[in-house]
Amino acid sequence: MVVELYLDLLSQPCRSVYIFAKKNNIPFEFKHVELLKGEHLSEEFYKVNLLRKVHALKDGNFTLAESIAILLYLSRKFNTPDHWYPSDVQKRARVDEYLSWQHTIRWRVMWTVLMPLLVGKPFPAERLERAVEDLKSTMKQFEEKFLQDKPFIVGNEISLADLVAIVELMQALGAGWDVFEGRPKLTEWRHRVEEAIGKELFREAHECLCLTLEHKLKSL
Ligand SMILES: N[C@@H](CCC(=O)N[C@@H](CS)C(=O)NCC(=O)O)C(=O)O
Repeated sequence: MVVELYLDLLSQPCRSVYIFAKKNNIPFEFKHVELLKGEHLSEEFYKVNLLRKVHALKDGNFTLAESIAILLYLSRKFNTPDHWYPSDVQKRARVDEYLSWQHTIRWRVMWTVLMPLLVGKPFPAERLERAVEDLKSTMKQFEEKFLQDKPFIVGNEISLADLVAIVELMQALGAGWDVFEGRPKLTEWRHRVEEAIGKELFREAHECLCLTLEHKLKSL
């Protein structure tokens, strides 16, 4: 029996798990839970994830919520290449450090970029200005604290930290906020991450996000 992954690729945590599973040839059954149709609120999905959020995993009788826990579970169960979650204690601590901080970006992106789309109308100008400033200073922290002058967050190879970061920043880009613009270091990192994941897989994972958000933007 293969692992079941309950996903909607509109969601950034789902894309990280999807890309990770595909890139590492982990066999899985794709269970589509359509957020925009409210399928995550169904009784059927409740049995898999009582929190009623995607992403969720089912492995036999074992169920698991939270994308970071799921990524770590898959990396251990399928013994994926070391660079994703290095065995070196200090490198691993760097990945953990980023994974513990990543919610900061999540909330900034959510407030600046996604909330107006979800509620269907633009933010009041003053609130938007504050949110944009917050997002900018968070991006600065990302570059200065986590990326620095390294090819990837933990050095020379891609890790779970880069994967979790890129899907979040793509959420902003998909909604029309180019967080890479004017940030050459960040742009180069993005290209390296895309290369390491594989351009085709990267495109495939983000296709539905770009199409849906573009459509929503036009209707605002
Ligand atoms: N920390 C959770 C976040 C999960 C989450 O917020 N999922 C969102 C989509 S990105 C969701 O299911 N939202 C539905 C809702 O809140 O009703 C994870 O990383 O898995």
